[in-house]
Amino acid sequence: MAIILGDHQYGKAENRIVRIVRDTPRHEIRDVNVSTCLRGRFDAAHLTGDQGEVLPTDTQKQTSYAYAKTVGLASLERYAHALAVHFVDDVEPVDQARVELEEFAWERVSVGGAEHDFSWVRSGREVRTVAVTVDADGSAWITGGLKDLVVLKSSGSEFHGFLEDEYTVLEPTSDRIMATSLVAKWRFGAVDVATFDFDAAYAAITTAMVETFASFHSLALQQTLFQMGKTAIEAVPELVEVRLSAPNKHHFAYDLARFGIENHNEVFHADDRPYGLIQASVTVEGAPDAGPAWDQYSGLV
Ligand SMILES: O=c1[nH]c(=O)c2[nH]c(=O)[nH]c2[nH]1
Repeated sequence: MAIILGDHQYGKAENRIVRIVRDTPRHEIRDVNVSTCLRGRFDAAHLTGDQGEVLPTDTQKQTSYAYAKTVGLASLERYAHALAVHFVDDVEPVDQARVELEEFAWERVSVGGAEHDFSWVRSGREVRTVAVTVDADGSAWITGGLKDLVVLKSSGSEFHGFLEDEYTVLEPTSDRIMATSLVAKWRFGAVDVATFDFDAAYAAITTAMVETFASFHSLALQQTLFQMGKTAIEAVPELVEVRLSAPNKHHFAYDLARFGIENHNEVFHADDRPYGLIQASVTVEGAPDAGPAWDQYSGLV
């Protein structure tokens, strides 16, 4: 029986980088968690322990910090792309590089109604994600996303008419709370990395998804997810695919009848587990092949 080496990749996960732009009295902040990953001819490191082809993960970390100054983080995607291109172009055994990052948002502190120049408060909203994969021939796959986007609507959601068998006890409902902590990932088709406004795309996608969650009258979380993916692609036509993962955060009307108190969908028990986990991909028909776009590294993105 021959035992052989399978797929392998390595890099430095979770470089916590904070970049301040302080060219004017009004500073800018970008707070990210960067993971770099190299794929290529690293068989010897695994098979014989020969490190001759291995660029240390520490070097990858140093490069991530250096690029935060030289390339900057004004555009997360351009930073990730530049770093990935460097690894495939300048490090001989690398066939493919992937840079993943999470961004933690800060909001400017307001003092007496005026925005402060260099103080922020951590924003409690979603975490933005980016993953850029680059091949030795220069091909690039760019994905964006978000996670921990917690949304809830107290009406406008139904669930009934479902398949029933001898184990079904769920009561149909025409008015329930719908809540989730959304994870979304999206893939761009052909965009010019140097000029495309990824921040504007992020804002448009997020707005489209949140507005659809709120205004679309839902017959199931599945239906809402499809609509959210569809409106995101309509808002940003450069997208070719949106992947959504949504835990159905169940809220059960609490039984107050035991105390002679009526409860017309006013008091709920927010159950944390188990939860339905609904996942769907929404794509543009004839979209280009995803290639390595979804091949994960850190598991954070
Ligand atoms: O929106 C829902 N989809 C389901 O598939 C499901 N299953 C369930 O028990 N409740 C719900 N809600």
